[in-house]
Amino acid sequence: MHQLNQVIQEIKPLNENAILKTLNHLNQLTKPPGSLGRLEDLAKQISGISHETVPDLSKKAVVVMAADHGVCEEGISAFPQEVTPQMVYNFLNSGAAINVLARQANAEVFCVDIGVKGKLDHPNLIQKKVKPGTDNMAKQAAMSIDEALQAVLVGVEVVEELVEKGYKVVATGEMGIGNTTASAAILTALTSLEIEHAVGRGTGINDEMWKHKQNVVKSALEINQPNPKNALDVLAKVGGLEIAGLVGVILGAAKARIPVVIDGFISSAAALVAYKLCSTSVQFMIPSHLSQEHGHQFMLQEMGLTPMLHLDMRLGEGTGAALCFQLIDASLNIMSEMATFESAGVSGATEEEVE
Ligand SMILES: O=C(O)c1ccc[n+]([C@@H]2O[C@H](COP(=O)([O-])O)[C@@H](O)[C@H]2O)c1
Ligand SMILES: Cc1cc2nc[nH]c2cc1C
Repeated sequence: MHQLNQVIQEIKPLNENAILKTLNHLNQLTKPPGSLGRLEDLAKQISGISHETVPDLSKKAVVVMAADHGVCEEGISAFPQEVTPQMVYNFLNSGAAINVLARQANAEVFCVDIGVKGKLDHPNLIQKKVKPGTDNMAKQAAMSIDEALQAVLVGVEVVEELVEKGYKVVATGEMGIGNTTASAAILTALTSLEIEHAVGRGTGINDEMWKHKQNVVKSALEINQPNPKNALDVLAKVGGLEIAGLVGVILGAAKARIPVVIDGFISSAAALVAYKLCSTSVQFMIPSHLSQEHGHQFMLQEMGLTPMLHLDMRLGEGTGAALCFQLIDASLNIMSEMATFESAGVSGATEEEVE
């Protein structure tokens, strides 16, 4: 736990002075105060993170963590496990949805093999395999504590390398057939939400498979007895390697004081673990969208987060987060390009106590 504790100890709250400066600037712009809603909240949050009023966040990265899940042998997904490595090659060949949306947002995609079954080979693949997929959590722990910790530290390291290369904001993305089962198990273990609310349809299962998936999560929790007060224990017993990697990405971003844009259900399971390990980390999270996966809303509620977008998406990969990059750009452009009441010669509010 030593190295992870060090990371956690270096995570400090947002800079209140920078937030006040940004609020002051927003209130001088030619609009009724607060009228740009969540875009204004974003500007304040980003300045509290970066200590700057208008930071340059033009270098953006999407980190796609890929891994396999032993629990697939229970028949919990609509798709076969081979899709995980096949989609990894799709990311690396720029053909996936995340490649399209990242390109549109001027962001780069970094694909990490943190636990895919079988050997992958591609010059652009970041090879950080901790082990070739988790063990079947319906029968035993998905990972040992040591493996989970190792995977979290991979995420921290990936962010450190990106920060060194000048990236100023990261988005969480993932690929892993079976990972909505692991995410639902994490959600149930950490919040004691009823299993039928935590378990969703993932890639698109029918009613019969959905009931079966609930039973698999129930067995996994009964067999492993994860300790709800120990998020690392929950992550190891019923989580996934890509989820653990994203916990590291989130904590690493908070440590490096860069915003981390959280994608959908699986990314939010990682965010929930990060939050339980270090509640201050939530201040660095930007919740991009509300996934159609039913349990997602409960994860965000648990962390006090409200999603920016409602697009009925449920793809993962970082797709919702990449779209949210454009809202970050919008918010920073508002800060840097809008005229003030004074510069544009526009009269301010007549009553002093206008909100
Ligand atoms: O991010 C989401 O909200 C989301 C919701 C449902 C499915 N997914 C993606 O679908 C895969 C997991 O679905 P499943 O049914 O195999 O557990 C995995 O690769 C995820 O990226 C992602
Ligand atoms: C095709 C496909 C693409 C995905 N991307 C993220 N999860 C996925 C699951 C499937 C099945």
